[in-house]
Amino acid sequence: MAEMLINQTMSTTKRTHFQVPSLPAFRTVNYRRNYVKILNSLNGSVQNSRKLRVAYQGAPGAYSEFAAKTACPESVTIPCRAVINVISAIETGRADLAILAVESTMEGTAVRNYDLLLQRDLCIVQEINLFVQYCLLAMPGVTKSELKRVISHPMALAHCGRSLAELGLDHQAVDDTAGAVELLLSNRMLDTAAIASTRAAALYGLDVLAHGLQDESWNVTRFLILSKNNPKIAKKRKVGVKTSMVVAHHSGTLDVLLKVLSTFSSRKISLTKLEVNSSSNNNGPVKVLDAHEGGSIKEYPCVLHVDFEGSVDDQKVKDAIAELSDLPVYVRILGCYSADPTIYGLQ
Ligand SMILES: O=C(O)C(=O)C[C@]1(C(=O)O)C=C[C@@H](O)C=C1
Repeated sequence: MAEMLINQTMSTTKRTHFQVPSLPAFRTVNYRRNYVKILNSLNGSVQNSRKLRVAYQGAPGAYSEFAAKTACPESVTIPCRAVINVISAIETGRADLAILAVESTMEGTAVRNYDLLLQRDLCIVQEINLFVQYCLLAMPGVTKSELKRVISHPMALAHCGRSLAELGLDHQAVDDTAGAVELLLSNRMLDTAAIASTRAAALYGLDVLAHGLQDESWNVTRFLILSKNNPKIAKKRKVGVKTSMVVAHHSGTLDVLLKVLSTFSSRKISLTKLEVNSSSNNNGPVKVLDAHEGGSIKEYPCVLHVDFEGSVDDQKVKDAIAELSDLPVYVRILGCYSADPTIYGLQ
């Protein structure tokens, strides 16, 4: 019965807009400076407004919204039901930027989100790492002993596997952590708890029954901020810049892998990510938009995700990319942006 209600409500509930409480002070000026750069670089397309609109997946109070507000301090955030709606928001001009969670220290790469990035003509303009702490939230006055189930975003449920087993409660995935809270509230669910942040608890007026539910205390989610245009904001900078690229190929993954390693190591370019994304772990060929050829989608059995320190304007990076092209590969730069060395705490 409760399960039916969850499914039904998730498909019919309209997002209610609550007042977002003020956010904690930002610890560095870094994001503000980058934000201004992004704003200036997009200025032509941002009409009549000095505030960028950032689309995120979830309801107000979701971790993605907090990450967007942290990275783009003066932005207006736009809640979207699903990741695909986040992408459409930016493609249709309803948003200037989009934020996507792409990996976490506990679960690794969010392959489906990365796949979307490969299929669209978007570029990464900023990354942000957020230290994620989960809480158990329930309707005011409800105690742990009254609970029968827990609902949350699938990633949050995965991050809290051990705590959930200890609680001995059923669990069910919903669209996002704040959406789970919204669901409890709008249906007055007294036997169900949500896993979400203390910020979501404050926003919706729910009780926090437990803190720090994640199985590892060091739980960081990496988010990417995407733009439709290609502002290459960080390109000219010499330090603190990262580049993300994808190397798509039809065969010889080992050869490509070795070539990437030797090409980058011989030039002392540090790799920050090197991951194989193949059709075997992805149930089908990996689709990559070929921006060079009129934007057609090509299918590859395998792609490598390569992130490295440096800008595409650095001569040694240019040389490394040129050398990679000795192999029959398609190289696409996904973005060149300021690296985020900071871990923010969400209390
Ligand atoms: O559900 C949310 O609050 C989100 O922002 C989504 C999301 C994710 O996509 O991984 C973001 C960060 C946390 O790791 C849990 C969930």
